[in-house]
Amino acid sequence: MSGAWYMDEDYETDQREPHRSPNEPADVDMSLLADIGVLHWKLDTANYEGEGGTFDKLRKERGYNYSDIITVSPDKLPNYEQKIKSFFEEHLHSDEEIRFILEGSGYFDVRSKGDKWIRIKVECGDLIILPAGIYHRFTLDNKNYIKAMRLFQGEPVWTPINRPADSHPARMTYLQSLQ
Ligand SMILES: CSCCC(=O)C(=O)O
Ligand SMILES: [Fe+2]
Repeated sequence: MSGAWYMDEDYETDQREPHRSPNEPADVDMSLLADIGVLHWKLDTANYEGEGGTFDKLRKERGYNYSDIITVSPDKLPNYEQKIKSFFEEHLHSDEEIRFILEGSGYFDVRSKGDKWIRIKVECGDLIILPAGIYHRFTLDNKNYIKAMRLFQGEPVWTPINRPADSHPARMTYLQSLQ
């Protein structure tokens, strides 16, 4: 993770720009992300497999038995424009969203406790877990390319549940977990 910051309120400028808030320009620290259930590890993409390593442990302990690879770029992702739009709609899932970035970079935006956007920059080697029920979205940055491994517990369900979804069970469980 190469930084996380509160976002500005500029909705005119390209979503791929950093959008760092001029009022709160300092990076937010990891503990604030941990407080909202966002977890992060930095791994070596050339050498992450192997028994007993962090990747292996996470996979076993958290029961991630499914994985695939997604490449998001104009020429690699079918229905690119439509996908880019839906990634950036504010949504939640009934399961964790786990991404291990293999190449490229992008931004995951997550809502703070006070419902402000925090932008998290991810790049090669970042493994990020967004908890079930957190409102979030994703965008490429202006380099327009990311390749990531998606992990899942059981049969994958990628369905986004767009906001408002305040009475969704995953949302209620998530909010309880913050108390
Ligand atoms: C970095 S993975 C691409 C985005 C994605 O898979 C998602 O938002 O669900
Ligand atoms: Fe998502």
